[in-house]
Amino acid sequence: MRLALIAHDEKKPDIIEFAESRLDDLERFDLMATGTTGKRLRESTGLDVERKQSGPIGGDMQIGAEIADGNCDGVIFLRDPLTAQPHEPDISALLRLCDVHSIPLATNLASADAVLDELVRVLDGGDRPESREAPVDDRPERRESPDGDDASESQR
Ligand SMILES: O=C(CO)COP(=O)(O)O
Repeated sequence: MRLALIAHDEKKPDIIEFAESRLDDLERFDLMATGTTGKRLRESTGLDVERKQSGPIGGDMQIGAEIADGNCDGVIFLRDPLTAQPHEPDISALLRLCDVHSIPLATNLASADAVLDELVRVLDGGDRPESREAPVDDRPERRESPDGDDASESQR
């Protein structure tokens, strides 16, 4: 099972404290993190964490791509709700993809334990909730215009 850990700068002490308090559980996961979060986690806890780019230069997008590819089972993203982030669109996109793919997501310390508890339950052989089925894109491949022409063709 693959778990992403991300924290904004003001929340990095929190994610390290969380990781230290749940070290035994986290060691059972294939972990990935945005660049600086991953570096800090490795230094402070010794956890083996795959590091993506730093969030503001594409790390959130890289984790979003893992979600889209079906390679991420949970996200713990300790956001700083009081500081404007230059890469807010990337953050929104990542959170959106969690919703599109029904990925368990914790955005604060209070829910991080609950998400990790749930993932550990599944890791121990518990059933995945039905909501975790992969989304199906059942939109028609080509849009038809009212007179029968293919709309995407006529726009070219
Ligand atoms: O900005 C982030 C998430 O949006 C986190 O990035 P870093 O882990 O590189 O600080």
